[in-house]
This record gives sequence, C-alpha cells and structure tokens, in this order.
Amino acid sequence: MKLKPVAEALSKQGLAPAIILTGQHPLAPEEWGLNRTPVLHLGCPGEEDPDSHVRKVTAALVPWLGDPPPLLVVQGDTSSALGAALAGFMAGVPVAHVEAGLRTHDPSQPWPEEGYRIAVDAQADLLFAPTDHAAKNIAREGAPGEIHVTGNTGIDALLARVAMLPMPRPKDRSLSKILVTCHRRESWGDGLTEIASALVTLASDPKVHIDFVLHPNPNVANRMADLLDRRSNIVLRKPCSHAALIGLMREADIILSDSGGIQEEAPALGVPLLVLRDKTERPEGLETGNMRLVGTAAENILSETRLLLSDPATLAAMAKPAFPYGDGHAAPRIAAVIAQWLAKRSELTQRPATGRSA
Ligand SMILES: CC(=O)N[C@@H]1[C@@H](OP(=O)(O)OP(=O)(O)OC[C@H]2O[C@@H](n3ccc(=O)[nH]c3=O)[C@H](O)[C@@H]2O)O[C@H](CO)[C@@H](O)[C@@H]1O
Repeated sequence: MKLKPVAEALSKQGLAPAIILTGQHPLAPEEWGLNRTPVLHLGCPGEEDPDSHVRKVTAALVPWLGDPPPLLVVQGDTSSALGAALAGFMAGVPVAHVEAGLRTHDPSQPWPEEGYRIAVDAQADLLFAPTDHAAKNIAREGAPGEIHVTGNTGIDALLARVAMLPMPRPKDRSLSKILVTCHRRESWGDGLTEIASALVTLASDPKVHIDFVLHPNPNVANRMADLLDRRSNIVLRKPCSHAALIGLMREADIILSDSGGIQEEAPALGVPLLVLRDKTERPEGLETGNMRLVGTAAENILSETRLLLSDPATLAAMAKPAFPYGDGHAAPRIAAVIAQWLAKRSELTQRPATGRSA
C-alpha cells in the first residue's frame, strides 16, 4: 500500500520498478492497479518467530540479486523489510529505506519493529524520513546514508483512495461509533484481554456501537473473536480493503487502535484517535492534538474513551484534520531523489579512470 505510490512515481520518472512480494500477508498487486508491474513472489508466509521470517526472506531474495538491480527499495519495519534489506546488503545492492527514522527509543515497544528499522537505517544508502523528527532520529544515530525528508507515502495512498470514494454518509447522532483495531505483539499477553474488557464495558451502553476489524494474524483474530463475540453492539469484521477501512474510519466518532498506519491516517481524515500503546514512534499527531496515548490498561481505555464521548468540544478539537505525516506528495519526492541518485551513480561508474599515467 505504501509502496504503490512510489512504484507509480518511479514509472513516471522513466524508471522501471518491479515489485517483490515476500508472502508475509496475502496481497494481490492487481487489487492495487499494479497490473503491468512485474512481480516476484518469494513465497515466505509470516511466521510466529519474526526473526525466522527475516532469515527466510533474506535466503529467498539473495539468489534473485545475482543479476543486481541498481537499487532495492524497502518500506517500514516488518520482518519482510529487514529480510530484504539484509539480502541487499549481502549482495552489494544499494538499499533505499522508505519510512526511515521512526523510533520510540525502546526496543520492546514495538517489538520487533524498533530493532528492525534501526538495523535497516544503519546500512541503507538512501533514507527517506517522513518527518523532520524522524530525520533527526537517524542523524543522531550517525547513519551514513543520505537522509531526505519526504512525508509518508501512506498519506499519498490515503488521499488517492479518498479521492475515488463517495462522500461519507452523515453521522447518526443517536449513536457513538467506535472503530477498533489492535495487533501489536507487545499486547499479545494481557494487553488484548484488557482491551477486550474495556470494549465489553463500553458496549454495555446501548448508545455505543463498536466496529472491531480483526487482524489477518490468526493468533490475534481468534483471541479477540473469543473475547468479544457475544455482544450485539460489537461487530467483528474480517480484515477489509483499504477503501472499506477508510469508510469505517470516516463513520467513526473515535478510533481506538495500535496501528502505525492508522496513526498517520486518522489525523488526515479528522477522526480522533486513542492509541492503544504506551509509546509511539509518531509523536507528531500528539503535538497536533489529533491523538492521545491511552495504553492497554482496561481502566484507562475506558476512562479516556468515556471522557471524550462526554466532551463534544474536545472531541471536535481532535477532529480537525491535520497533516503532520505528509502532504500526499511523498512518492514523487522519493522518485525524484532516486532518479538523480541513480543518474549520478551511473555517471561515476561510466567515467574513465583518472589514474596517474606511467
Ligand atoms: C510499528 C508500526 O507502526 N509499524 C507499521 C506496520 O504496520 P501497521 O501497524 O500500520 O499495520 P496495520 O495496522 O495492519 O495497517 C496497515 C495499513 O493497512 C490498512 N488496513 C488495515 C486493516 C484492514 O483491514 N485493512 C486495511 O486496509 C490501514 O489503513 C493501515 O494504514 O508496518 C508497516 C509496514 O512496514 C509500517 O509502515 C508501519 O510503521
């Protein structure tokens, strides 16, 4: 989703991108309108142990880099991103990191993503930081790659999708609609039980309607389905298309989520967000006032949600759209830098050696 705008912008620069799908989640490029872009399927489904998935992705990709592409672009902080970046580093293929520099400065939150993104940034040649804050994080670590602040390509994808959707339906003022997603590994222990307990208590109010979008990971989906299944005003939904998710976000009065992408999208859509985590690598939305960190303790989630639902002025202030993560033009900026960088590189390799003559 976040690389589709980059692939399109690279094509507009006259470059010819190919897509690598690791198989971590089932994805069909045709659904994204990328029918004509060549696709390499690595066939590495997501695993319980993310480090094992990293190793499988690296091993599967290295043989394909024998005929080296001029650049390998990886995005984000997944085991797919690190596995692919390591393959690039090993094969001597330059690596660009889209969404570089996000940090909580706590390796356990989120785990394993914080460690994975630090490892990619430490060796990548091009670092595309979505914000100044992210760029400063990388500069502080002394990473040797070129840093460019571009905005997050997730906002490009969001705005492109919104432009194709019909206007949202007017809100039903007799109901408080809450959209919930959660999947972070650090919540797999007590966190999920606490979140479910808060939702069940919130749903004891018949004026509250909760849409819970289950994550593709069955560990999380089955557990939440078991904990939440018996309430008529909690609707459990399967993972859905981006368009459907945006529809649900726009209909919600409040979103409760631990998702990284939704932290970027909710401020842009003007939907108040309570983040189900103790720390975030995206503090910009806290500064604009569009989101608050509420952690995963049931009592806190409950009190913060009820407080907001009973305070229309604060809710309205949090519902003012803001774009702290990007203006929707990150991908063309990234593609322009890549085009220049590749041109400079090929000039350097083609220039005749200027060694001293005998
Ligand atoms: C620690 C962290 O923050 N890591 C993030 C992590 O991903 P995440 O936490 O953002 O993951 P999800 O919550 O699954 O959402 C992803 C997107 O999918 C959309 N969505 C969701 C449910 C659905 O049913 N249909 C949808 O269309 C939704 O709009 C959202 O934008 O990995 C990304 C890649 O490396 C990183 O970029 C990113 O840092």
